[in-house]
Amino acid sequence: MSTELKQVVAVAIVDDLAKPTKLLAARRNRPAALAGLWEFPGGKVEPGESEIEAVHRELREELGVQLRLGAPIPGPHPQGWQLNEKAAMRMWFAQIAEGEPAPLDGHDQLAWLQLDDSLGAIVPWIPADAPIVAACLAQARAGAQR
Ligand SMILES: Nc1nc2c([nH]c(=O)n2[C@H]2C[C@H](O)[C@@H](COP(=O)(O)OP(=O)(O)OP(=O)(O)O)O2)c(=O)[nH]1
Repeated sequence: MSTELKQVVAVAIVDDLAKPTKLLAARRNRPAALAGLWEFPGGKVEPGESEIEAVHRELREELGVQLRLGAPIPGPHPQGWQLNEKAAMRMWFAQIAEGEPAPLDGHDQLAWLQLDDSLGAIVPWIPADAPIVAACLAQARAGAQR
């Protein structure tokens, strides 16, 4: 039996990888249990797709943007950050290379949040994201570039 969790990929989109000051968060519009909660845009890796391909596809579909990926945000689990008993999420910093982000699919609102101590409390994040938000903030202070 495989112990592997469903792989989710997502990005901490910042205004500038070289000097990040803001983070783009997205409010989910589905499913009912998660609607209204804020998250890092991304989604599940599809069969036959690499994690990097998946993150670019998801951001094209969800926000209509092309990304430049920055540094990974490593988590404590071999698959990144464990979200629940079924899924784990791999994370990277990213910057928008092309396009104006819009909530095209899966979200009803986007917000640029200040990368400061208010980050974890300024919007209601999905609870599983709390340690990721903290890591994101700590790592952004040290730099988000690859
Ligand atoms: N994208 C994203 N998903 C998260 C975060 N935190 C968290 O617990 N999750 C969970 C919610 C979902 O159960 C799962 C991601 O699934 P999703 O619904 O975004 O994936 P998807 O776009 O491929 O959607 P679908 O085709 O299955 O409808 O991970 C987060 O910050 N970002």
